[in-house]
Amino acid sequence: MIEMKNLTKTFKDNISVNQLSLVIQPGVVTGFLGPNGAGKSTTMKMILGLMNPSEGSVTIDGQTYKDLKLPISKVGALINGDAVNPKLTAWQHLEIIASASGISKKRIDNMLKEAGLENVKDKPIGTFSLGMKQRLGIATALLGDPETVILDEPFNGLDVDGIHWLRGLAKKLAREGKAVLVSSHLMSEMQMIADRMIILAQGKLIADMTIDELAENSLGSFVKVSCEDNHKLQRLLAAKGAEVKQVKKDELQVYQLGIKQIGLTAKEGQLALYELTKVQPSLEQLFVELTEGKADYVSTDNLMTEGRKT
Ligand SMILES: Nc1ncnc2c1ncn2[C@@H]1O[C@H](COP(=O)(O)OP(=O)(O)OP(=O)(O)O)[C@@H](O)[C@H]1O
Repeated sequence: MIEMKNLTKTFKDNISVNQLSLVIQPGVVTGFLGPNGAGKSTTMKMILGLMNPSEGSVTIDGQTYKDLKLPISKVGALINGDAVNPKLTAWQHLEIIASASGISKKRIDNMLKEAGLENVKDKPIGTFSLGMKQRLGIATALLGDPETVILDEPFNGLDVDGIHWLRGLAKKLAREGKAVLVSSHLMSEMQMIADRMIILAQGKLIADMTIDELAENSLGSFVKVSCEDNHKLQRLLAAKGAEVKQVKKDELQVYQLGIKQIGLTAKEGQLALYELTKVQPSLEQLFVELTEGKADYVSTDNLMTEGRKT
């Protein structure tokens, strides 16, 4: 379990992480989302003791990273920009870490197999594709069978097979009871693997909830309704405080009123319903809604891709 209390990082007069108080629970995959420059990597680096907080604290199972007795068995991380010697083979790279921590050679073999690298284990890492390097980085993070797993943008460079593998792996680790924290720009991936979402913008926490809760709280959630007399239903719903839009001739969009209340209102008006469907926004829409105006970098078409600085 990772616990942050008022965690803050300031670079000169730029507050990169601003008073974050969070708990990353074991047994779940937690998605860590935010536009470019939101403070995700800085937060992860503070968890791992690679940067000191300017204020506040972060602990792993109650201890700061530097106080952990055997860090490799407590926390494993893939952090972008990790330095790896390109002349070493995958096996040699893992062997150096394993021998320093008393990890068996069998475990190295198992991790190389798990990461789909057993056929290239004797090749220099310098010849690896980005996807193969990511797989090796993930194998390295998991070498000590850590209770907490931190993966910064792990989907970068992975092909379809790799994405599928990582999706299954993250879920498996959570099922084993590990705390899994994954940052990504790929909203669709997060939607598929994360049980819970933490969204940052400009270093501040703007959401910490499940995807369903996010959708429930979204301004973009509505109920699509169609009945035998849409005009009449529109009047009845408006009288109950709902905002009702007629977007198509035979379709109403109802905001601020739930399915049950809409159904009962139609019944009261003796109207036969033809359609009553809850429509929830995609994670992309939610993300834009939540971070609107808070991105350091905003692309011309959407927030997920790197663009010009605003
Ligand atoms: N060593 C540093 N010195 C000065 N500023 C820094 C440093 N590291 C990060 N920052 C700044 O802190 C802010 C947060 O950066 P960070 O890399 O944590 O964001 P991020 O959410 O991981 O973004 P991205 O998705 O683009 O990697 C940015 O404004 C960045 O310029």
